[in-house]
Amino acid sequence: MGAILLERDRNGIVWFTINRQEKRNAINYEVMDALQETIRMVEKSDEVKILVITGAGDQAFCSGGDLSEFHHLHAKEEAYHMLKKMGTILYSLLTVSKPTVALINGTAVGGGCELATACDFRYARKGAKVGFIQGKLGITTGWGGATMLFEKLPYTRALDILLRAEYMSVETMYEYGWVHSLLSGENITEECRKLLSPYLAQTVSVLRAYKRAAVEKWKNDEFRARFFSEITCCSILWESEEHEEAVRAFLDKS
Ligand SMILES: CC[C@@H](C(=O)O)C(=O)SCCNC(=O)CCNC(=O)[C@H](O)C(C)(C)COP(=O)(O)OP(=O)(O)OC[C@H]1O[C@@H](n2cnc3c(N)ncnc32)[C@H](O)[C@@H]1OP(=O)(O)O
Repeated sequence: MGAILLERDRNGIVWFTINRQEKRNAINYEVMDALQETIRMVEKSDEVKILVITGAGDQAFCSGGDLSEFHHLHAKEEAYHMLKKMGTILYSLLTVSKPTVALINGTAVGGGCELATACDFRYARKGAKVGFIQGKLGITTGWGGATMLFEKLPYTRALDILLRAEYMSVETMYEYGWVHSLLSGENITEECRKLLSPYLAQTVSVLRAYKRAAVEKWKNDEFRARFFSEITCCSILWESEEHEEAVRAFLDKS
């Protein structure tokens, strides 16, 4: 079974599922490449209307970067290469000209929260936990997540979430405005389909036009500079002793 599952349904939804349950759907280079390819396809297609990103199983949406695979990146230059690769993919997800949804089927941690933040809508299974916990690993968001969070949430809400670096319930994140719909959990795919059905009634041209109007403000040098400077900051912290120790502690425990 591959690292991702891709399904395109008759209604025009593309379902991108990270399929690495044994690693709580952590993102490695294989997932990155597949996501990049899928976003390109969604952008070009005159049939695809909406992209939904989710995780396999019901434990995790995504546990962020694959710490076992990226732990060997020590120098900031090595870390920057990986962080910029995924940051570039999340920038194209943020600005793709079709609506996107993070279907949060379970825990979202670290880069998993950044992936969800890049999407237009976040629908979450009740009871799931979300953690922008990068601070506890001695780093900051490395894939542009803070820059996107500050664009999408009120300033103090976004700052609070990042500075706490704690797990928060999706119910609290709903109150904060980060989660848009709480799902009961029996069949979240079906619940997601129902929520999307009014959007699917529109033509691809209408969806494209509204989405382009929404993301135009992020297609400029000033925004891109902020986005990629966040990635540089994270790469510098990546080589700190605090980060080394935090990752080693997690991997030794597992
Ligand atoms: C790199 C970019 C950076 C960013 O920009 O934010 C990041 O994303 S840093 C990564 C941040 N992520 C984490 O720190 C999450 C680490 N994982 C966890 O805290 C927990 O696994 C969990 C997600 C809360 C789930 O807990 P639980 O259900 O109890 O599962 P286990 O902890 O026992 O994990 C099962 C299995 O999966 C492996 N695993 C989990 N997450 C990762 C990961 N991010 N990378 C690699 N591997 C991961 C874990 O090691 C276990 O493996 P085995 O022991 O071999 O079963």
